[in-house]
Amino acid sequence: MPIKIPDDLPARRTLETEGVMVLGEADAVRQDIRPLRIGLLNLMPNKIKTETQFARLLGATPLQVELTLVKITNHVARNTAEGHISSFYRDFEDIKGERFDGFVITGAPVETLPFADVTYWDELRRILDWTQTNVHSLLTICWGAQAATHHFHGMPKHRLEEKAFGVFSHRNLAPASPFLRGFSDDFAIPVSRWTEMRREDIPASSGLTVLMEADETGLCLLDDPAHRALHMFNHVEYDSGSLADEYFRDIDAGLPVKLPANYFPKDDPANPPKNQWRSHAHLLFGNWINQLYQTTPFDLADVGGVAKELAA
Ligand SMILES: CC(=O)SCCNC(=O)CCNC(=O)[C@H](O)C(C)(C)COP(=O)(O)OP(=O)(O)OC[C@H]1O[C@@H](n2cnc3c(N)ncnc32)[C@H](O)[C@@H]1OP(=O)(O)O
Ligand SMILES: N[C@@H](CCO)C(=O)O
Repeated sequence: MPIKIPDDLPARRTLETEGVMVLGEADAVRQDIRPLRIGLLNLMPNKIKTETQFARLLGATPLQVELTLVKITNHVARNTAEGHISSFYRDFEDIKGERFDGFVITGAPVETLPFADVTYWDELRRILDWTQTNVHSLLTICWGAQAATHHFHGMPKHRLEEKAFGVFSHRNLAPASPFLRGFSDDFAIPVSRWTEMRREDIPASSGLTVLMEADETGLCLLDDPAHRALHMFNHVEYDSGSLADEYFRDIDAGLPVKLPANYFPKDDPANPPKNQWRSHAHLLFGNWINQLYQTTPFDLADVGGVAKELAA
């Protein structure tokens, strides 16, 4: 239910309009509980929309969540005003001494590049290693999930012949998993990527379990207990109009993109899309927060087990 975010973060007004309970500093301290600390490393270019999407889902459970917005150290955002970044974001270098119950790493529109060509690849690898000592549970999204499964498990990223794009039916492969509690046998999830990770590349000894998969677009959600992580290759957090925004952006950029499948009514981009995935998104994030709450240490200092010295 309550999410604690800065009073002037744009997400606040949007979420209040939707009925999400948003806490200010003053109200939060009156609740005599330890909030769950969740970090969001936001690599998406549309940062304000992305903050709002994750705050909406993280703020919909009965627990108080304190959200920390994190950026790559010294990355200058091309698509977000500097004033917004300096007001609300902290560099990874500045938070690396802190501990978090949960940490989310978003997607990024860099998935056609080799990992090493992403300017912040070395820092992202350090962040992924840092989550193993300073974060209780990691959730990675789209390119973030590709990066994590590559870094932790050596899985290769494969280029697709055409963009996997649209809203696809996914299967529940692990109804007994606490992360899929309450999920139907199948459900719709938005997909938007030019690349994929493949089931046959999952190393046998990795301990990875496939929780969700789609016939058309393959792997969707992996449980990675060895790294206390969930890896989600698709975009359950997206707004109703996010795929439309990306479609028109890609068309304007001259990219060979097809109409997103199963999205615009009658496949007409003039028709506003219907949201078919909102309830699953809330269920998944609710289950993740529930698991966090059940398993995270009471004392944040104990998060991540035995602390290891961070590389300078
Ligand atoms: C058959 C075919 O060729 S299909 C080709 C498909 N190609 C692609 O998808 C190319 C990859 N992506 C892109 O071209 C573009 O990012 C698009 C089309 C998706 C978006 O275009 P634009 O909005 O003009 O991209 P823009 O230059 O603003 O970059 C988007 C984000 O990626 C980041 N980025 C771009 N290149 C890099 C890089 N090498 N390393 C790290 N970040 C990068 C930018 O910094 C920006 O993020 P920010 O706002 O946080 O700073
Ligand atoms: N789906 C995003 C990439 C990040 O997952 C995009 O098309 O920009």
